[in-house]
Amino acid sequence: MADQDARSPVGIEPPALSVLRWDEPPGGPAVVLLDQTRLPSQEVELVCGDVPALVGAIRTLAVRGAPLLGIAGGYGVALAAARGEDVGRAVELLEGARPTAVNLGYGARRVAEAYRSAEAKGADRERAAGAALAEARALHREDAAASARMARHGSQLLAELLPEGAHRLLTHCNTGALVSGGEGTAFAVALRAHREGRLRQLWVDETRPLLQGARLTAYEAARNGLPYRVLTDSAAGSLFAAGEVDAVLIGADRIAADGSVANKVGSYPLAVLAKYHHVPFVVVAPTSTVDPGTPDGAAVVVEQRSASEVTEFTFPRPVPAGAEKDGEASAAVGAQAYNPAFDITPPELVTAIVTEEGVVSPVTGVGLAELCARSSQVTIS
Ligand SMILES: CSC[C@@H](O)[C@@H](O)C(=O)COP(=O)(O)O
Repeated sequence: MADQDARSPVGIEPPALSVLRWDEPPGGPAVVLLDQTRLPSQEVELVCGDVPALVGAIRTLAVRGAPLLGIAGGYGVALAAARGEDVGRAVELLEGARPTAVNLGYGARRVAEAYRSAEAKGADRERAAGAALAEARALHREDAAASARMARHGSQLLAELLPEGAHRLLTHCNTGALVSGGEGTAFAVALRAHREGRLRQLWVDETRPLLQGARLTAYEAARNGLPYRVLTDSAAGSLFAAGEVDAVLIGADRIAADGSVANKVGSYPLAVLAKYHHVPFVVVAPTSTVDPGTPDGAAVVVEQRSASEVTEFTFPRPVPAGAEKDGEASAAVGAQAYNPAFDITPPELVTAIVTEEGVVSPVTGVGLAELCARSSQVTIS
């Protein structure tokens, strides 16, 4: 099968995406987001001046992906603090916006903790709000650093698992700069392989129903000049059967204590295919995505999203629950839908989990608990 030509040569890097930033315009502080519901056709910023606006952006997936949700949650609490609002209430609202990505609550709680600890040391509201913002900024920087370390560990792992030739990697959903303070998780590993001249093809699952793969990963792959092709999710089986996939690389929204991985719906079928075809299935996620408080996959709360995402073409914008529908029908009128946002891959189907602290796998002999003990980022429940 012929590879698509890279659109820009290795070595020429595009300007970094401004995915999420803190701003202090005259009207008051705000969290400014690149609106991911508008990509790839429009690069439009969305200004969230208060917590409800940010919660709305999280629900509609204007901002999304586990690590970025953690950063958004952190800045959201800093925003509440700067506005003199109840920080505990902000944590509740933010954490409740999407239940599966553990990073969201982690970021929000961590910044609230910084606010409370400053207050406990005698800081007035303004100073405590400053401490909250500093913590949110620290979280943002740490995520960028974690991203670079995951890319390094991940590319080493690929070189060990796939010693021969350039890799053909398959990925699902979007795990690049659009979900991170840095270059992302799984996508960052593929990007590094590309920069090292070891990426032959990135297969991009379109990722029904909201097309995070086709809209967002393809956008990032094109910006970075990766050789890539988009496929419908249901085409993955025939691609494995044709021997065209050397490894699967995905991210995670929550990793349970037993190593079960919650990620974008469609990940589990890929893991089954990978097992059947003897292809490594590699998960790339920061330790802040590991939740020791969730014992196993059955305990993960999987977000169920609006039926209209399945029964209507709402592209490019998902319709928020309860809002007026504006899409063209894609299913018979009145059709019910099953629309879980995530699925669970059991640990026996996972070849390795790459974190910023190292690689968990039977090969390295390193366990999840051991890596988490090295990290300061594991979720405080
Ligand atoms: C590093 S991102 C890992 C996951 O958050 C990603 O794969 C994913 O499932 C995102 O889902 P989304 O519903 O778009 O927020």
